[in-house]
Amino acid sequence: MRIGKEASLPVTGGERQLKVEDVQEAYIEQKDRLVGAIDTTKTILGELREFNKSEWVVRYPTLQEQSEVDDAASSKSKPRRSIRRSLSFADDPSNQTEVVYTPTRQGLTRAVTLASIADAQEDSSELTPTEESDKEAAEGERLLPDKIGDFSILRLDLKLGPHGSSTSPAALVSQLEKGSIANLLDERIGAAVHHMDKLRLRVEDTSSKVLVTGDLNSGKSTFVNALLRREVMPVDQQPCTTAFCEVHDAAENNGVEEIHVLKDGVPYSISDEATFSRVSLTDLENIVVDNEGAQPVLKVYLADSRATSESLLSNGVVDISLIDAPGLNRDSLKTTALFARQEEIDVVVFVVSAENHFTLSSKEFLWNASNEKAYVFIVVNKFEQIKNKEKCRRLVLEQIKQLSPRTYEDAEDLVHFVDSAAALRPYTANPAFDDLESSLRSFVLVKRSKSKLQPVSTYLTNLLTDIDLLVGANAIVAQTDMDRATDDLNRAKPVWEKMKNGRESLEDALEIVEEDGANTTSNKTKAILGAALERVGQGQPGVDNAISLPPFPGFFGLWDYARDVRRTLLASLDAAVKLAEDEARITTTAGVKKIGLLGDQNLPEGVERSRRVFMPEAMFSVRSGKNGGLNRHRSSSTASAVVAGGVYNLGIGLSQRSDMLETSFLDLFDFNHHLWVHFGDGKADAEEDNEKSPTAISILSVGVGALTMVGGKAIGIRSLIDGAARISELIADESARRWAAPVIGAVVIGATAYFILELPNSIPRTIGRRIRASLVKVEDNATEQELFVNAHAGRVSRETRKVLRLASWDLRERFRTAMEERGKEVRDAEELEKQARRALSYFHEVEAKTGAVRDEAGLLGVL
Ligand SMILES: Nc1nc2c(ncn2[C@@H]2O[C@H](COP(=O)(O)OP(=O)(O)OP(=O)(O)O)[C@@H](O)[C@H]2O)c(=O)[nH]1
Repeated sequence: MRIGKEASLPVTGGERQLKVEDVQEAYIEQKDRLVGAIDTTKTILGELREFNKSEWVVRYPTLQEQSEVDDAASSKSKPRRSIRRSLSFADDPSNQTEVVYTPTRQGLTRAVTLASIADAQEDSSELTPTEESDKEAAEGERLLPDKIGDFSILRLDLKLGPHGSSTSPAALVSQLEKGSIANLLDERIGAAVHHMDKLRLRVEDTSSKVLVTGDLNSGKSTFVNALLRREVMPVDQQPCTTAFCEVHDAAENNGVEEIHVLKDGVPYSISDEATFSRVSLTDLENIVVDNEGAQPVLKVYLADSRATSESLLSNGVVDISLIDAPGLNRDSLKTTALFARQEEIDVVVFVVSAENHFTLSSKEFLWNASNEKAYVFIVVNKFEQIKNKEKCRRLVLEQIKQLSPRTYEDAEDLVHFVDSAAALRPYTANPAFDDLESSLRSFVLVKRSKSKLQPVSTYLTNLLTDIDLLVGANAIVAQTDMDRATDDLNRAKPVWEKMKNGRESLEDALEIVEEDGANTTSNKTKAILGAALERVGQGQPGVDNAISLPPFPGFFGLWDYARDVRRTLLASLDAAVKLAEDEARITTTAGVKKIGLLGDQNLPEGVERSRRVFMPEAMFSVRSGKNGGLNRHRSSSTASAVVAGGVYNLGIGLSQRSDMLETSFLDLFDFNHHLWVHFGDGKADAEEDNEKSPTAISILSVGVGALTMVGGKAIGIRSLIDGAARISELIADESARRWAAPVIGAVVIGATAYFILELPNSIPRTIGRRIRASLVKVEDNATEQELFVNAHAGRVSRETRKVLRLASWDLRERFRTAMEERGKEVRDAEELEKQARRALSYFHEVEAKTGAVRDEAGLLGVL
């Protein structure tokens, strides 16, 4: 059942009694509902605060009217039945979203939907707006024209500190952060919870105060006595009441009838003796009458002998206390007016004498009181003595119409013409006064609903509406976040997974590129240098291009010739090394390109590719060491054994090495070799390098060689013959010696002639062979390790590997970083999605809860 204005509709007799009971019942019912609603709302707010702290920073929305241009545009294109607002948040005022505000149930609830969604729904339903919904929207617009988008209870006073002088809300809040707004909101919610506690106490409080006031001598005390059916308050023909007498049921004072005189300025507490002084009931008259100028406040505790259904003080629902105030005159008007304005005064009963009607003071009081309390209960007393009752009634009502129009409207209920003195007479029926009593009880209850329950209803309604707006707007944020998170996930997750799956194959591919590059370079170097060495071994330049042997200068330039040949052959080997390095550069470039390609294939879009530019020419160059000197350590391990390292291009190649350039006698004549080649069994190769184990014949050839030394270093022919004779002496056999000497001589001379003729061909070969021999070494385990070739192959392929490794390391790092970033993106998006999903369902839950509270508390009808 609803408690509304209609509850106080004029009814008479038995009907009225029924009405009073209905009102009582409805009051209790409504009170219980509201207490329940307060508790549930407190729980909702408590959870919201917790949620704000631990799960989701609740954003503070503002809804603003859209600019007129927008409105005009949208209304032209399509008739809207909903109210459009732009939604923004206090921490981000510039970011506005168009939303549709849908007032439902007479504007008491507010739903906020994204305009795009609302439009889609409107379009898809293809329903023409019904009259009903048009009306509803119009109603909402009318009901909350200025309030839309504004909070009433959870409103934040978003002002900046002492320097914040700007009054524009956007300017004020733009500096506020999300977190600090959430804190402000938390404080505001805390205050709302605190206020609800107070409201709850107030609703639960069953006491209600009725202030009886009126002109001097109008019969107020008599009226109070009549209500109590007991002559308690002193009555006199001349003005006597100078105190505010608050009459309570003695039950409140443990059944003891007595008077508590309140101490001025000390808040009264029945349980604290220090706040009042106790006076006997019989002394009431003295206290009330003898107060020179002062207007003390008394608590008069009276035992009401009447049944609860009749008693006004103790009626089972509300503990009514009657306050008999001093009569109004210039002095007391102010005090009484103040008293009447007190919050706990639910009803003002104004007693006016039928004889005098309203005096100036009473008019003034009534005018003010009716403005504040709207309804005033008026008792026109001493009515019995009036002769022309109708005229009196008409005149009084006319005056009331002027003074308190709303009271006049309900005059039948609120204006009573009685005689209090007559009501006090025992055993006399007084239906007019009974009617007054019934009306007063009903009025007190209805007024109580208004004064106690209504503020709670209003507060709760506003608060729930605020919560709806808050969670509605936050649900939009959560939905937006969720959509964004889903988008992010859809975008980042496949990329991340592709990277995760592709990581190993990328590793393998990089390994292969590295390995292939190094192997190819190594093989190519070996091939080039092997071939070059082979050619040099045969006395030809190691490479074709540009290098050719010097012309043979003739027999006398033999020594210089040998040196030039040696230099040329060595230079050709240097050129071969350079060729191998160039080849390596090409191979490395291809490898680097392949790695770049792998990067393109494996790195996700938007990831910066390597900015390193590979410079092939920088390969094999010598970097400056810390001291600015040449960094030779790289080649130091092999440099001593063979010519190697990265210093060749700077001119310290084979052809520059003094040890390699030294021309020796053996460069000219390598008898040992020649003998084997030309006179041996043709297996020269096996032995050709074995210079260090001279045989008898080689010794012989040295001797013979000595004979042919020419070019400034010649040995005399005598010595030659001596040598021959010495050799022949070696042969012990006398007879043999006899024929051997000429034979040997002939052979030596023939051979010498042959060698001399062959010199232009044999010198390069000899030198080449010697060079080759010096660069090739046979290890103990019989594996021929061509140090020159292998060392270069190793060095060149190492360099290639180094470059490729650097490039692939770079790619790996980029891949790893990008993968980590994508992984983080995915994790973040998943977390955001989870959080937003939880928040969204929480906000919807809150919306459902506020709806339930509203329904259960019957808040919709209370206005
Ligand atoms: N005939 C008649 N006399 C009444 C009625 N009510 C009060 N009186 C008389 O009017 C006089 C004043 O009555 P009170 O009850 O003292 O009036 P009051 O308004 O309380 O006076 P103050 O408090 O002093 O202003 C007394 O002599 C009462 O007997 C009534 O209903 N009928």
